[in-house]
Amino acid sequence: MLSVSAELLSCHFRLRRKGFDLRVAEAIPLEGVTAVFGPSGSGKTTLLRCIAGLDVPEEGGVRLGDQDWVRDGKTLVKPQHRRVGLVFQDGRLFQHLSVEGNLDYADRRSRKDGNGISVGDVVEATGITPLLKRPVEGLSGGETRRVALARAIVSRPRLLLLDEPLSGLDRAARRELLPYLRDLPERFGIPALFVSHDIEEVTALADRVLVLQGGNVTAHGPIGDVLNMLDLAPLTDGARQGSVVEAVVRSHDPGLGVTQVDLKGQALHLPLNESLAENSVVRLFVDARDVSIALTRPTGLSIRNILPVRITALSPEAGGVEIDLSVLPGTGTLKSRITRAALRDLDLVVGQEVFALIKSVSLAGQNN
Ligand SMILES: Nc1ncnc2c1ncn2[C@@H]1O[C@H](COP(=O)(O)OP(=O)(O)OP(=O)(O)O)[C@@H](O)[C@H]1O
Repeated sequence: MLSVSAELLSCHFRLRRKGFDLRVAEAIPLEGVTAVFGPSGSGKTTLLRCIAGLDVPEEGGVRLGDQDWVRDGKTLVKPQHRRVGLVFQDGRLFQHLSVEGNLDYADRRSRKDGNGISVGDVVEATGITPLLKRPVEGLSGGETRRVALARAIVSRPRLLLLDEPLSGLDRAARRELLPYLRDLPERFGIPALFVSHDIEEVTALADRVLVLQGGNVTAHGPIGDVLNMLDLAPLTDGARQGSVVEAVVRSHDPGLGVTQVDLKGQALHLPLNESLAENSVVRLFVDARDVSIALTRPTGLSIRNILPVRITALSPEAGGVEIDLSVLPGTGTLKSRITRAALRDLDLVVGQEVFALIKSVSLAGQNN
């Protein structure tokens, strides 16, 4: 839960390029992780660059707390004095220095800023102790990102800006890096903004989401609210439509190979994952195509996740029908995508109580 006292990053500006117009009027609470999410070309990187000071908007300003960085299109605080830790897709480490040399460089420049961060703690937290003496050249993609992240934290920033931190990595490297991205901002108390066009990544990492489409902010708020309200199809090239739900871990059953979680009073079963602590809250992504509808509670099915739900909306779409469901008796919501033929056969109407059959539930980020 984010506190009301978080410092605000106020972005009220306009930046025009040939064929592109970025207009932002948002105050972003700097606590936890905020995803800047949207399709390619929507302006995500440009927004980050305006915050970092690498691009300067021609109208309006950028302000952190009570400090104006840009006012009326004029830079008042230079990029190097903003204390933002920027991590680009390619890491951008100093190639002529070792891993340790890269960290030393950042440490020396920021030591006067204090804030209790020690290089040793960062090295340990990013798991790069075995890499310290290595030249930067020859590190794997995942290692490079961890070193870049460590260097950014050692620079003792007030804010981390991460541009597509997982892109270009293979599945194994993404899985390995993701927990670091999730845990490090909280561990070192540094809020982070990260750019992504991957819905799974956003679900796994973010507390808040700011959605950009065509240079305009179309949604901004806590992740659950925004992603459940959004039509994800145009943002994910039609690839993903679904819902994000939070559930509480109840128990693990290695014999049956399942972990049971509680979703608003209803039991759900995930593939066994004993690394999830009991009573911890986990975020799940349920793909709408994995949710079918039955009029009565079915028996003799291999699907174990069957929830009583009420239909709250039916929306015909190009490829089928999207159904919004409210989980009974709680307040959770799910989305289902079925064919028009199925809708006709089942004769579904808004308000009807039915059963949702969930084929698979993934822990956010585990499918990357
Ligand atoms: N240096 C530049 N000069 C001119 N136009 C640019 C420049 N950099 C980006 N653009 C344009 O600005 C728009 C926004 O680009 P931006 O990189 O911010 O989008 P994005 O959402 O980060 O995209 P992606 O997900 O593909 O990285 C695009 O139309 C892009 O072509």
